[in-house]
Amino acid sequence: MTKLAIMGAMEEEIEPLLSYFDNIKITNYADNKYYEVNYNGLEIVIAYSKIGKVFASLTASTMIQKFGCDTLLFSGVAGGINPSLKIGDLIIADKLCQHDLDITAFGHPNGYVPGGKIFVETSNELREVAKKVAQENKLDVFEGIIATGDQFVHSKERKEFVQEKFNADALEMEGASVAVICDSLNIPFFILRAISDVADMDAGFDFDEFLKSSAKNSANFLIKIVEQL
Ligand SMILES: Nc1ncnc2c(CN3C[C@H](CSc4cnccn4)[C@@H](O)C3)c[nH]c12
Repeated sequence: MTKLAIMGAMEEEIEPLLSYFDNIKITNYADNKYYEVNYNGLEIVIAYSKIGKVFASLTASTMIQKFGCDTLLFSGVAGGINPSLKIGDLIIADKLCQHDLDITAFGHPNGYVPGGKIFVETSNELREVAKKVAQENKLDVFEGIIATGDQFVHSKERKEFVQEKFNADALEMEGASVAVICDSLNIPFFILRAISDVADMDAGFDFDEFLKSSAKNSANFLIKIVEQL
């Protein structure tokens, strides 16, 4: 019996998902709230981690190790890097990396530490479900590399660094940490984002304007995927 974790980072990323459910049981744990629902014969645990890699790691680990989830889906927004990604567009991650992980002083590549790997791949099976759902719903979904770092990127320089070092198509602040947790605990996972800005000098303004609508784009697509699980 699948027990599904649905995660976001911000309340605005999860609120559109919670509105699909009733009979929600709330558990307070480790300075956070975990929402449990039953939907379509699935047990689902929903939470937003709060912003950044550390909070996202805590929430992903809690959903798996305390709540017993065996599959994890992430829904949220991201900054676009690939010029073909416009605000509102959907991207699913093939693999993720940490653009701010840096021990290059010791000759290691950006994003690498001993015992780790630069890129963590998402579940191919879950990506295939998502692409089938996208096709059935005539939705355009971009597949690419997502880079994660503990900073809101709002400069051409940092955006170009992330693109050059990792060939990343989008960036955010939680996905790669969720990826490391799920990969280490052998839990299939899927990272879905909708573009809220393009990580340039206007990113802050665009983010404020498009967070809600882009978060809804991502949530609406995620629910369609959940219905196929
Ligand atoms: N350009 C970008 N760089 C890095 N990350 C992103 C994202 C994805 N999310 C949104 C949010 C921004 S910080 C935040 C936002 N609002 C209030 C407080 N913190 C953080 O959870 C990462 C969208 N655009 C990004």
